[in-house]
Amino acid sequence: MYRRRLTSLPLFFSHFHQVKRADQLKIYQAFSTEIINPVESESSSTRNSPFVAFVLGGPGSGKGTQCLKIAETFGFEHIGAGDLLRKEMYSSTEEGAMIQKLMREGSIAPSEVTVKLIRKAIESAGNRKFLIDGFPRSEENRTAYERIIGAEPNFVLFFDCPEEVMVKRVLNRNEGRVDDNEHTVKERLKVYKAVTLPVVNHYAKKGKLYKVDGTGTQEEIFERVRPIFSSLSSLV
Ligand SMILES: Nc1ncnc2c1ncn2[C@@H]1O[C@H](COP(=O)(O)OP(=O)(O)O)[C@@H](O)[C@H]1O
Ligand SMILES: O=c1ccn([C@@H]2O[C@H](COP(=O)(O)OP(=O)(O)O)[C@@H](O)[C@H]2O)c(=O)[nH]1
Ligand SMILES: [Mg+2]
Repeated sequence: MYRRRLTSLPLFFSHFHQVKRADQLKIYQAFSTEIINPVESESSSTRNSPFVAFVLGGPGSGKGTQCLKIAETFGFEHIGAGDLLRKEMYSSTEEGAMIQKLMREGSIAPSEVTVKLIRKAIESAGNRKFLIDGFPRSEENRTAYERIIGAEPNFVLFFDCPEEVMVKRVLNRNEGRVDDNEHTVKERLKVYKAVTLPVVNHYAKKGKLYKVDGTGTQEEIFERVRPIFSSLSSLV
């Protein structure tokens, strides 16, 4: 099935030439990290293929913070979907103005815009291991990614965090973001629950989800994340 998909991959993935069963990956349960239906038979890529982990969780769940640590420790390229959109927002294009408006509202950018930016970031990176942080935020985002990129992620890391903890972190973030205010965070939480959680559930059903407790200190959380990536490092 995977081989069939490979034939229709866009150019930048055309150097995929080997596939390896994911059950050859040594994935194991790590401390309090919950692996929902561990991957058993999905194909995975090997040495020359991009290795992609989506990183999901509500606003303030610690995605960006943990991605920096994972990138530094395990040599992944960190692609923040929100960061790409913010960069675009500050360009004086029509698209920039549209992004600013929807970020303020806490809504989700059109999939084509986000996937195009992600694709560009993947293509221009001198790396083949990627963390895609904060994407996909909707089922429509997910299917657009799979259609345009022509592949599914290898796995999905999900930070599970109570709402009140997330809100507190967002309101203390202090990065001058247009969406870090009480009104927008409330909207973002609604969107997260109604539109993003179905994506998380989709990957849980597929056995691709690693659920990590997102409470505690940054270091405590990273110690829950570390074994997931340690177990992969000899294979990707
Ligand atoms: N474990 C933690 N405990 C307390 N504050 C945290 C923790 N992890 C991250 N933060 C802070 O909370 C805010 C949100 O974290 P961030 O990584 O940006 O989350 P996300 O990308 O999921 O929105 C940031 O100001 C960050 O420094
Ligand atoms: O794939 C994405 C990622 C982000 N956003 C927009 O960018 C905002 C901020 O996203 P980011 O991931 O930076 O926020 P975080 O969850 O890290 O607080 C979101 O609320 C959306 O408005 C989007 O539309 N699509
Ligand atoms: Mg973030």
